[in-house]
Amino acid sequence: MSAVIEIEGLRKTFNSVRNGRRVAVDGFDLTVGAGEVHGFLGPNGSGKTTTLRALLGLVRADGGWMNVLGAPSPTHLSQVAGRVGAIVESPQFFGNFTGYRTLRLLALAGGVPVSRVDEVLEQVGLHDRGDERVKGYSLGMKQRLAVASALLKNPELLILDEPANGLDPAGIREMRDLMRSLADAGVTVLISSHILAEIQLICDHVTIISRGRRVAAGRVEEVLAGFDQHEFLVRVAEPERAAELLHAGGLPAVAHPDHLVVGQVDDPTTISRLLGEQGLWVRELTPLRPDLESVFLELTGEGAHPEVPRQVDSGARDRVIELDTGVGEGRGGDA
Ligand SMILES: Nc1ncnc2c1ncn2[C@@H]1O[C@H](COP(=O)(O)OP(=O)(O)OP(=O)(O)O)[C@@H](O)[C@H]1O
Repeated sequence: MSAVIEIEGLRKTFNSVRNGRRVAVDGFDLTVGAGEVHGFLGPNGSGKTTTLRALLGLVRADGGWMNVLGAPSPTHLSQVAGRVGAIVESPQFFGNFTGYRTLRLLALAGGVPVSRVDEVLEQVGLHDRGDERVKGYSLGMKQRLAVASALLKNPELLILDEPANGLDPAGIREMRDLMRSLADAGVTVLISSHILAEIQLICDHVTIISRGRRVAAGRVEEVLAGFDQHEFLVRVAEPERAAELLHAGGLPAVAHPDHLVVGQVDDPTTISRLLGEQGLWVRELTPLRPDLESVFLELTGEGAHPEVPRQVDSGARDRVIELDTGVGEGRGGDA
């Protein structure tokens, strides 16, 4: 699959009199393949927005190499800008304008046929509400209007910074359905977010950033599999005794009042056999799979070493390639 976005060794430091020197992005790599719905995950302040702004030429990088739809960015971004839709800074809309009028103005300003307005309203599920004023829209509807504005030029690549931010569960569901339908229509989507459960549902690929560095990348299930401890929850009478028996059989087990957790299980029938042989009958045997939230916390939270984030890239580059395009050379930052 060809790459739609490639970032290698991106670096950006902000210098300001007030806050001093702040390394926002520190040799970061990202690859997004065509047709992916790619989640760009990281805690607050980890460098997501700075990365997207650098990619789109909104802030100058200090070093690194970036490519969008085959064009080096930012130097040749203008060649492909018409094929990229992006919402990186929250767009402000006139509350007194209707959704339709808002998009019509944007279409006219962008040289897009006005006939596209109805199409994108339909695409984001706002067709029935296009004649209502924006100030009456819910936050979710405003977010969808923002996505509609980015879709006007029928982009091949859509970049959204925190599209689910501030949405209630229903709004997040709507956003999720919208992203899926865009992917089905062949649009490559890059979504930055810290809403892990949703990313797990929406995205097929993920890149996790921590302190300006990539700490994981790959298909969601591959990244999760890297953290699979092959653990099983076991319900059985006498969990303490069961844990001892399993230990003796070579399986690490931790007893809880009404169950035990057994690790390093390659074949779960071993558990029922070891316990059954001693007259302990297993009532429940459930695999415990890691979710993105626990992986994310381990990689970016207290579980991760603060200086050397654990790297679990699957099939991705495992080294940070320091290339310098000369972009932003000799300047002190944008703060
Ligand atoms: N214009 C700026 N001037 C100074 N520091 C900045 C500027 N923009 C970002 N930073 C700093 O760079 C770091 C990364 O910020 P960034 O906004 O890229 O993170 P983020 O992952 O998008 O966070 P969030 O999820 O909170 O938006 C932070 O420490 C932030 O304070």
